[in-house]
Amino acid sequence: TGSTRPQRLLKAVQKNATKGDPQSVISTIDHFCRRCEWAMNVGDEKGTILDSVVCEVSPGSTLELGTYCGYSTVRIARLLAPGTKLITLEFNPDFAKVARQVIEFAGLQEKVLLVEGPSGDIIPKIKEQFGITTFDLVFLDHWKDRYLPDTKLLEECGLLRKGSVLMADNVICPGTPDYLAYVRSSPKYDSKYFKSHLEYTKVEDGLEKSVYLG
Ligand SMILES: O=C(CSCCNC(=O)c1cc(-c2ccc(F)cc2)cc(O)c1O)c1ccc(O)c(O)c1
Ligand SMILES: [Mg+2]
Repeated sequence: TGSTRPQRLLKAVQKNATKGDPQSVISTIDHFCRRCEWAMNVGDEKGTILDSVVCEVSPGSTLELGTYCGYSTVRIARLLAPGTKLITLEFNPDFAKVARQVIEFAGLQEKVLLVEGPSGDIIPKIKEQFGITTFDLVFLDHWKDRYLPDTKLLEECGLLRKGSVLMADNVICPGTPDYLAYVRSSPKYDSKYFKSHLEYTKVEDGLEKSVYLG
């Protein structure tokens, strides 16, 4: 049987990137997605916005929902201070298999804990299983209809604190209307839209940055 797109993306990384060099992994994936095959990574334009927020927050603990091939995992982990960790949740085992290899190729496996399974099942277990009290930064990039229920779950499980920052991808395309309405109307959040484009295209998309006020 033929290869999948994530497998072809991984092959491109193994062939063209430099082992242990996160920036070369990022550049190789962006080149592959522009020139060979589009893939649903956050991409370079939105990725630059995400980088600036990661640097501003300089999180001690980070949660990523939706690993896919590990592109944004590498983008975030490369900016984390020594001794800090990123927990990333992936539902699809084939995506997780590729992502582990991309993260390892970048040399960031010590900073990343990839957990396979549905976010709705894993989130309630995070405190006890991984010794996390709260997350300083959450990047939402998984099923678009899971953004709102998982945000409410994070609140209910006491995984957010005053000042925790949520960064949500694809709030315009494919769109997360219920999530957007919630974070923009709730007194518990201070929300801001960063206009950009759907990765590797001219279609509008953007990131929503929402600070939890407690
Ligand atoms: O990660 C997953 C699998 S779903 C992938 C989500 N991402 C998208 O669907 C996605 C899609 C598009 C896009 C596709 C076609 C278009 F024409 C236009 C846009 C762009 C993106 O940037 C995306 O992120 C997961 C599922 C359940 C869990 O509970 C969990 O923890 C994780
Ligand atoms: Mg996305």
